[in-house]
Amino acid sequence: MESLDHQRSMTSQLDDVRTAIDEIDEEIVALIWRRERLVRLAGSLKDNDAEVKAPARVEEVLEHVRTTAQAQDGDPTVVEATYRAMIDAFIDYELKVRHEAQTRAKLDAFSRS
Ligand SMILES: C=C(O[C@@H]1C=C(C(=O)O)C=C[C@H]1O)C(=O)O
Repeated sequence: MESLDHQRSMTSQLDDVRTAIDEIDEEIVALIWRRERLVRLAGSLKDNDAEVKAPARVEEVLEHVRTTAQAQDGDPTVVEATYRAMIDAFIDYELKVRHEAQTRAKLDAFSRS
């Protein structure tokens, strides 16, 4: 059976690892927020929902992050799955922002008529 000291040491190491994960998450969230502002900007330069989805660009981004992960000797599996989920969420967000802006513009035009 494991000694009490050993268990305590494992618990405190796990706490340290989790603290380091929390710190990295703060950096990731800041980067996602920077990315989100750029995605909104890209969305404002598009004319319709099909352009917002831009599947060819999605494949290009995925290829870029896969290659980047491999160049850092990482397994691209997690990076690719994370990016797929993140881009899906960004597209939904871009569409929502766009539809809200369209609704606002229609309401403004109506209230001026
Ligand atoms: C930001 C864009 O729009 C969407 C979001 C993308 C992304 O999050 O990287 C990529 C393509 C589009 O689905 C873009 O076209 O560049």
